[in-house]
Amino acid sequence: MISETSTPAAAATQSSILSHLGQRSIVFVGLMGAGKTAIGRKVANTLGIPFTDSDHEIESVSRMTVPELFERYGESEFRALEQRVIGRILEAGPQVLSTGGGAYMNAQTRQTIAERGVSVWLKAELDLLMERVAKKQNRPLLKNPDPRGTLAKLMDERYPVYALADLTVPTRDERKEIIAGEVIEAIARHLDGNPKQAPAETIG
Ligand SMILES: Nc1ncnc2c1ncn2[C@@H]1O[C@H](COP(=O)(O)OP(=O)(O)OP(=O)(O)O)[C@@H](O)[C@H]1O
Ligand SMILES: O=C(O)C1=C[C@@H](O)[C@@H](O)[C@H](O)C1
Ligand SMILES: [Mg+2]
Repeated sequence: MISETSTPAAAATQSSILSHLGQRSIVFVGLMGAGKTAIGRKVANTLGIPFTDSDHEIESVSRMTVPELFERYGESEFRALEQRVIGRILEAGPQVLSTGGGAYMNAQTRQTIAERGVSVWLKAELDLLMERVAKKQNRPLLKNPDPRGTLAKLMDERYPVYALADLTVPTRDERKEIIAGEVIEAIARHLDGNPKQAPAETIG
């Protein structure tokens, strides 16, 4: 289903994405605050496909919040649950899946995403991430005296891994609609250049 507000050119881009995508999902990866959830939701709405957020799904199946899960079971149990939940979510497609910031660091999750999705790294500068994450206290890894230092360290550790994503889209202090539009253009260009994807072959 194409969004009612789209121009003919936008509608053509959207239907081209959907036909190239087949049963695969668009999967957002990147650091906390990059906008995976906010932009992922807009991209899904624009393309007329379902939206899922792995943090929200984990909270729904466990009936606990992410901070509660970290506190009660620790990060490694959270990661194991995250891997299972993402594996299950990606059995269905097409859809947009926004992952939690650490999900793509898991090798098994990366492989599942590579098999069943087109991955998009939403890449942001440290100042922008800090500005955004400062507004909410729902990120257990940043509940310490030096959240900026923690984010900078996570950038060093994770950016080489996020760079393995199929495409990288820089984000900035600009309206969500604009960033979502740029993501859609980047996905369309990527899929046009990589048209061969038979979902039946890639989804086991
Ligand atoms: N382009 C944008 N313009 C304005 N606000 C934005 C934009 N993108 C994201 N935000 C806001 O920044 C905050 C963080 O965004 P979001 O929750 O989508 O990040 P995330 O990448 O999903 O983070 P996490 O990994 O912690 O889930 C939210 O309040 C969101 O509304
Ligand atoms: O970057 C991370 O490791 C995290 C990001 C959030 O989305 C949550 O998944 C959790 O707070 C961990
Ligand atoms: Mg999110």
